[in-house]
Amino acid sequence: MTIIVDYRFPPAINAEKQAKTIAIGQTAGTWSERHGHRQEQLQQHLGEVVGIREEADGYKVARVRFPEINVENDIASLLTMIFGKYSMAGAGKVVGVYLPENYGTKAKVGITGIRQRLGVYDRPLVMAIFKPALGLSAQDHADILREVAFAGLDVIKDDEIMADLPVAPTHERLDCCRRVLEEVRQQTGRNVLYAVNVTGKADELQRKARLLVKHGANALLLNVLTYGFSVLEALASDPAIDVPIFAHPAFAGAMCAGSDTGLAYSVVLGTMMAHAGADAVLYPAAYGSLPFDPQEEGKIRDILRDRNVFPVPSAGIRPGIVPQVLGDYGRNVILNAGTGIMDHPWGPASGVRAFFEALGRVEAGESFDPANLPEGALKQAILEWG
Ligand SMILES: CSCCC(=O)C(=O)COP(=O)(O)O
Repeated sequence: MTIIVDYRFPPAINAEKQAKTIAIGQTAGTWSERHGHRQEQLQQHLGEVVGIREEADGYKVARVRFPEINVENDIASLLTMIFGKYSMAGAGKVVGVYLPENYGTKAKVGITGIRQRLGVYDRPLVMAIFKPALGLSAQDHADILREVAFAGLDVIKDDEIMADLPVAPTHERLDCCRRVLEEVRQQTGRNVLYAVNVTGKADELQRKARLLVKHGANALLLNVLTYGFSVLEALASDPAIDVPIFAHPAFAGAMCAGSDTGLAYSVVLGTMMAHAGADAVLYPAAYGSLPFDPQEEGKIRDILRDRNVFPVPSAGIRPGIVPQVLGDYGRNVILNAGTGIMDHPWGPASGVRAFFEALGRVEAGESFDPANLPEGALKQAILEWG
């Protein structure tokens, strides 16, 4: 089995030379007469340049094939091989990684499992983020959750900035919110997922995750790129953690935003997340509040879905953009809004209702022109944010 990687180089760079440097430098490290007596041993580890194509803008994409025997079926050894030391070599960006189907860790719950747990099969899911991100007590979280959960919300997550802080310790947040989730289940028969942000040093984080699940957490949130892919892999392959893991993209820009350096967003937030065991992955939506390339967004969506991972386009999601999201994604998507729900002029419950009204109107093929909208939560949202 082999691993294929595409590297894109600007016109001023000798792509052929750099591709060879990668194929050797990132594998055996050297290939010269001096090591001739070990030729057979080394040969099986060497990468191979399998093609170079020029794009319309003069950039060249070099394809390098790597042997799978060089890596440990995980993301850390893979990244070290394909781009470790070379990432510091100057212009050159990883724009595609193609892995064997069974490489890495599979989502334990994924799209199908999340839908089963919620009992929702025929529509996009609606997700909220606790806001303000910091400053709320554990009881404040529960009070907000009561409002949005009874309004019909499917999933809520902590803000990624909310660590295990004295103002609202993680276990207290879970304790207070779990009671609300139970109330909602008893009164409506509906399940709502609460993705609790799990933080701490690697060993402590895993212990904490197990404890949270034991105490009733029905989903987890992980800042995968700041804590590391191996932390996600450890949680995803832990049988005691039988809840969906929502992967947050915080820090992705530090790896992906450079036009000629780093890795493409679709590699990090698509391929790597999907082979590290995430069940749902958040990433910026092109029509949201962060600048994002629609082509990269489309690639992420398709890569994730191919491995049963829920795409969660996020950041600046408002009820008014529901028609666009549904046009691009269809039903298998999670609509995730922080301020787009929490800052609704009539309060968070109306924020949730506005999303459901928007879904209903798209389903019925109805207009979003404020002049045609009935009085209600959606109209207020459109008047506020467009
Ligand atoms: C960059 S994708 C993650 C989005 C997120 O976690 C968030 O807090 C977005 O908040 P918003 O108010 O823009 O919905």
